[in-house]
Amino acid sequence: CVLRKIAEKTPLQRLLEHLLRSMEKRDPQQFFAWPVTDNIAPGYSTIITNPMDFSTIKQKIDDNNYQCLNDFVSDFKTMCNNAMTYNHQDTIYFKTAKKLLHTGLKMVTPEKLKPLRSVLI
Ligand SMILES: COc1ccc(OC)c(-c2cc(C(C)=O)n3cccnc23)c1
Repeated sequence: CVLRKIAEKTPLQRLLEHLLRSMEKRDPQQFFAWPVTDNIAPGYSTIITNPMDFSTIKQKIDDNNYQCLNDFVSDFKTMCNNAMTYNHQDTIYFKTAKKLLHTGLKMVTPEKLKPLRSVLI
């Protein structure tokens, strides 16, 4: 039963996985799916001090690294703001990040979370 204990998800983990899946749907080109490398984005690691992407967020959920919703939202904001820092506003990356940030934050408003309570707990 030890293995079952490790695999079991907490209610918070189930909520965060649901939110992550919804956010990933807004990035069909998967620009935010993996860490941005200096190869595809010259100088990225010198400009962006706190890189973040969906795969890293997913790993943190699985490792039960998020103790509250706000810690998850904070990483999501960092991911979007990084793209709006490194990329000029006329790029697909900046535009996708701006829309992603806006829709993602709407998903975590109290009225959007309330109906989820019964479903996910
Ligand atoms: C064109 O195909 C890809 C594929 C994966 C990417 O990031 C994981 C990106 C990518 C993602 C980003 C971001 C998110 O800033 N980016 C910035 C400059 C150049 N490329 C990117 C682009």
